[in-house]
Amino acid sequence: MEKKQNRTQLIHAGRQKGYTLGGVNPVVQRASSIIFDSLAEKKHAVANRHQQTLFYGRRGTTTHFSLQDAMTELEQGTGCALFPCGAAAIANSILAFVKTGDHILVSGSAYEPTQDFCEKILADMQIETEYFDPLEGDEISHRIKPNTRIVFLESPGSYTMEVHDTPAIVRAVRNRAPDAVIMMDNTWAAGRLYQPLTQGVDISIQSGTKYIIGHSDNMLGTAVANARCWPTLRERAYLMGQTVDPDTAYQAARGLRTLDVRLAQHQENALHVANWLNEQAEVAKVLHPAFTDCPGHRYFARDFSGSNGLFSFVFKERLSDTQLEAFCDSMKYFSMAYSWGGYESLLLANQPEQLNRIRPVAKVSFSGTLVRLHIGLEQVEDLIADLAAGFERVN
Ligand SMILES: Cc1ncc(COP(=O)(O)O)c(CNNC(=O)CNC(=O)c2ccccc2[N+](=O)[O-])c1O
Repeated sequence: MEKKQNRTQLIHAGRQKGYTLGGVNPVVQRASSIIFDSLAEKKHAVANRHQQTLFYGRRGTTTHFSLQDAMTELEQGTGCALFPCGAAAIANSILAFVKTGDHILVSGSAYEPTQDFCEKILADMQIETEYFDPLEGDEISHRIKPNTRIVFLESPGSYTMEVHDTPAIVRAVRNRAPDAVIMMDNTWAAGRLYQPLTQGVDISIQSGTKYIIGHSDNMLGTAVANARCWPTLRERAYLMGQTVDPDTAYQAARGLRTLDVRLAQHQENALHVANWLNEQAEVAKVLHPAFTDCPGHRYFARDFSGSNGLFSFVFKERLSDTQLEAFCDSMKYFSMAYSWGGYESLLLANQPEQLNRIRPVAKVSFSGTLVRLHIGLEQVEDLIADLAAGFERVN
């Protein structure tokens, strides 16, 4: 029986006394050198350096161990590797399992820098990347080759919000390439709204920068692996020198304690705004996984326990540069900025041709301007008024 996710888990995960020393929160242990009082102690540390025994700063301190335990429990895995940002978690998780001559499959709606990493760095290593339609399920089996080593998922997809039929993809891959590593960028769900490892995915990756840190004031990457993949991920991330400072690790563990209540408020506010947008004359479509007409909605309804603040909408028209400036530049509460998952509301606009440039397969079917919103914790009426004023400026 899978462990039930619940709020109590997030309040208590990673807070054993060995990490808190009697306080409520884990201590912040800053260290490079760890002192051994005896040769026997040093020998024990060397033999156990891979399993949360203090050995050397790069292997982590009690602060890291606390966060790793909490993330592993949240995502229901065997172990958690920590990285300086989400892009590092993605790149190093892929590099841990590929070699020259391999073929990898990547979702066609994966985050643009993920695709750039494949096109620029993996290509130079003679590793072939093939993109698949994010809505492919069993059909993905036709893309699997004898040298397919990784299948990289991201659900919902960046900007266009397609939800994968992950169990169908897992079945197809396990059937045709049982040794392939299936990894998912699970940033949108924050490990809380969806646990891909419970559906046969091997590694769940997050930009902890988003909802885990939760306040737009630090960057972090996490990758939680199952028993099959954890030893390789752990040792290769270490060999690649991947480490996180203990203060960031502490901040992330602290973010976990309010993750659930923050996500619940983001969800409530976002659904309110999304339903309002769905009634506006300027809007052609709202791309919110909880909406029945969002691509893959039925998989969202089956596999996810809720939604967050991030979704997109499409204007009926492709806004001109002047109209786009009029809409974006004078918002009172929506800021224009990269990233998301903090307490503030954000917006980023993309023209359909810009999106299609990063969609090698499954080109977008709309011609209007797409705006991705991150709905923050503000009073939702203020956010709606801000957007309504933006529509007025465009008309
Ligand atoms: C799903 C997902 N997965 C990984 C990362 C990277 O995380 P990191 O920012 O912690 O490295 C992210 C980061 N998110 N950033 C954004 O959504 C905004 N920025 C972009 O979309 C973007 C697009 C094109 C080129 C560069 C960027 N950018 O983030 O710099 C992510 O959304």
